[in-house]
Amino acid sequence: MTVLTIDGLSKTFDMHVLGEKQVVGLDDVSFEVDDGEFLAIVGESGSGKSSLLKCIYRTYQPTAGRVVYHDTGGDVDLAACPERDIIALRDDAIGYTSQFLDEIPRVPAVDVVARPLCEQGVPNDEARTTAESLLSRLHLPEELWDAYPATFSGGERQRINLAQAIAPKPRLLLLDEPTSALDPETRAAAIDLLQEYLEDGTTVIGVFHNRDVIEAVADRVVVLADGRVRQVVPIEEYNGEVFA
Ligand SMILES: Nc1ncnc2c1ncn2[C@@H]1O[C@H](COP(=O)(O)OP(=O)(O)OP(=O)(O)O)[C@@H](O)[C@H]1O
Repeated sequence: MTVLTIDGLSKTFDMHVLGEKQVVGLDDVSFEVDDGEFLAIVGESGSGKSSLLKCIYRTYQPTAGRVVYHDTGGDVDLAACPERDIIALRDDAIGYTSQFLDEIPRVPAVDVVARPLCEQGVPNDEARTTAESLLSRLHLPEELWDAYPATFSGGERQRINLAQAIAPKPRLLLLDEPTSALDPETRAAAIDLLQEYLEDGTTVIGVFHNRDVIEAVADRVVVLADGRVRQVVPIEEYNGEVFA
């Protein structure tokens, strides 16, 4: 079954400060994503990887094209549906994490991770137990669980970010360089965790700058260049360009 159909997706940015100049983020991007697959997005810096994830999550409003999420209850065009539908899907079905943690002042790390579960109605104790288990799996030292992430290092924040995105077990997980600041051991722990989620049926679209991560988990690779799809290939046929 297909989870997502991206069809003719384009995003241009109007740069008012540059005298109405337009910057192309994505240009006529089309591909499909199957249920339970891990799709890696690769490309040079500025090729449109983050813009693609943001258009799917609707942080960016696409300029043209469709992003059809195939829900059990019917198809939803994420590029055009009302904001309330997007918010409901984010609560329930689509997770996103970027390299940067959205600061929530004075909320301990464990509660930042537990929060999406509590919002789904999971009792607080149970949500905290799940959060602690994820933080432990991602090697966050226990003395930091009750500390505020505002003071954390980049790699520590990244672990909170990843744990928070995966805690509710979304059907579709969008990951924008979630392991870039992690040491190799913690990165390996994150890969193990993602592999378990994949086995449970989660679909992942991820941007990774480490070839080893892609080779460990990806089923297919989408190569972007200048906002366009250069190729979509099974991992066995991916020649590692971009990482050479
Ligand atoms: N909010 C924005 N306003 C204006 N231009 C933007 C915006 N976001 C992205 N762009 C432009 O769109 C193009 C694609 O950017 P994007 O961040 O998607 O690339 P990327 O492949 O994720 O790059 P990197 O690997 O460096 O993170 C770039 O030219 C970028 O300058």
